[in-house]
Amino acid sequence: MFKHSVKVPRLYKVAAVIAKEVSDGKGSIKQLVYEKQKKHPNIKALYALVSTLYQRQGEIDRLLKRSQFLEKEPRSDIWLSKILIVELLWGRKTLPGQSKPENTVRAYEQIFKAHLSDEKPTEIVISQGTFKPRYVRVNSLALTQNEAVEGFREEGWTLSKFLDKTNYKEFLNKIALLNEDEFMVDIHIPNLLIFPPKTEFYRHPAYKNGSLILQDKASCLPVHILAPPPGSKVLDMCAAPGMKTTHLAAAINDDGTVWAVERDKRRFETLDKIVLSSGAKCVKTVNKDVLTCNAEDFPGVEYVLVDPSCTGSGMSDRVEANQMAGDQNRLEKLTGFQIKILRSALTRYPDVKRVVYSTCSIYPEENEDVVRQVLETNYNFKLVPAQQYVGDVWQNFGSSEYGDIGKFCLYAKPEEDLTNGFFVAVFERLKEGEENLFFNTRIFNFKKHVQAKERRRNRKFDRGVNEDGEENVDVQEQGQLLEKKSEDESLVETDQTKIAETETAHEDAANGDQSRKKKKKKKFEEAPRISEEDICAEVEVEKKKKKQKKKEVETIVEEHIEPPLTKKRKSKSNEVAVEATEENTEMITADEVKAKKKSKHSKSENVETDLVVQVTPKKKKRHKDDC
Ligand SMILES: C[S@@+](CC[C@H](N)C(=O)[O-])C[C@H]1O[C@@H](n2cnc3c(N)ncnc32)[C@H](O)[C@@H]1O
Repeated sequence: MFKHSVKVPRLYKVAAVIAKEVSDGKGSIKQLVYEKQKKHPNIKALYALVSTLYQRQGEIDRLLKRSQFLEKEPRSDIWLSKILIVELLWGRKTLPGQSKPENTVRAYEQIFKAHLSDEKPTEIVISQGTFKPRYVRVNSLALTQNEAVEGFREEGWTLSKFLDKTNYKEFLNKIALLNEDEFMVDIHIPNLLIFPPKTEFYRHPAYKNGSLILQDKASCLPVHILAPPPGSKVLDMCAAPGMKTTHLAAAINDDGTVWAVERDKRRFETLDKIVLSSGAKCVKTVNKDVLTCNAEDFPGVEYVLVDPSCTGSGMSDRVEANQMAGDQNRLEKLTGFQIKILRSALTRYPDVKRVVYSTCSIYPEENEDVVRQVLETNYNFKLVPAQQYVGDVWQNFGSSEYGDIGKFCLYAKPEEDLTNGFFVAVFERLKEGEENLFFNTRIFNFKKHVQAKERRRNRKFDRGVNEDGEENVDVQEQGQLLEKKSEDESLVETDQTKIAETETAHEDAANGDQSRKKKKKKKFEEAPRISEEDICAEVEVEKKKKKQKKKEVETIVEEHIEPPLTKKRKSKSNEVAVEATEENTEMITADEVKAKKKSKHSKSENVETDLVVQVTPKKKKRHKDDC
């Protein structure tokens, strides 16, 4: 008679498969848990096992090493063993069955516990962005922070105090070590509370009545940094689902006006619901494409938040981010749209004092590079260091590849800030006598490149060029010419000629050879243009393959910098803009989700907000949510 071996409980087997797939980069824990629910319906238990495994990864690896488990048990399945260790040490604290893997792990229980007691508590490894606390913003229009803290204490929560605002590292450590019943107050964002990961609030009455808003810390940075005072007139250009709109209303204490513009009909409905539940009276929701709006639509607007559609790479797990990175085409379309919308914020509203540009993306193409391109053609705004709004302890900024632009911009990073990935840049209107240091900087930055190119060109054309009788183009004149241009964003669409001419002029100034200027102008007209492509290829040369860069530049040139568009070009440009914004996905509310979940689980999740928990991609375009 054969003796049938005792089977490992399916829960552990499925959890081990998910853990391995996460490690192989096949998806996020959440996504894979939902995918595997047919194999095991207890989603909560699966999620708890796998996420604890990743939270405790450092400890588990050390336990395995110190106990020499892998050497002594070479036939054991590593992922299953890890899941069983999680259950034994941090889960149910017991293993229910008598299967071989369970018995093997159980045999090490005392050894593991002995090694565990040697671990310093601060050694908890915050692994690869998987540890994310639950952030809860107190809607200050409904409740004060103190009232919320007291309320939670009465419910049995313990406030874990952290007072040293200068020690960000220690603060993060403390968050990582929060006990199940502890919560903290954030040191950067007022009215933001921090709970252990996965703390559920969906049934909490204060969440249901809009007094508590489930909003990641990084997503609170843009409004905190825009900082409109009470009484302000504020424009939220890309508003749905409305996390930042309600934050803006709270920032101005419901005193003033917040215009919240959302182009997509379905998302607009969600926006309306969220604004309503927040109790804000100062918000005017507008269902329009903000690119069709101007100063008459928002009279006297002083502060603008530009939080456009983006890849959402900051919200994604590794895999989705990688997939998105491969989707170069979409990235290009999005950056074109982002440049357009930021540029309209900086050019259409004459009373605007401060503009914040934010994305939930970690790609410089959507961040520093958008800022760079917009700054280079704007002479009314300057970029200001975002750090001043979060204090010296902030540690993540833009890429040094962008020089001071990088330094001035701010990132939130999942592994380091325990938040979603986010980018913020702040612009302020120039005061008299001030200048935008980055205006036309590429002309200076790429002067060497241009000179080299020009030398090559001279070699080619010098023989046929008449030295005399051509018009002089002066640097200053070029500056004046640009300044006289309309402030409208259309400036840049007709601007390439000016930029190229200015480059030529800079060349001339540097050479001090006035007599050659006319000749150069002629050469400029006759010779192949110093194109946007030439310029950008120099910036990006370290970053991208030449081929990809060429594509990107062409898109940007088509959409923004080309000389007045021909009819054909115009229609193409419009198509691009439409496509870029059509990648929105439907959003449905928590109740709707519950109903849907009963029938079928969607793989997509709303990555930006927990309040609106799920998105369903539109039928034709299957892209990630616009967060
Ligand atoms: C990143 S989401 C905004 C998130 C929002 N700020 C929040 O905090 O809840 C971008 C939103 O901009 C909207 N959008 C895209 N293009 C737009 C346009 N041209 N005009 C107005 N809204 C637009 C998208 O439909 C999407 O809802």
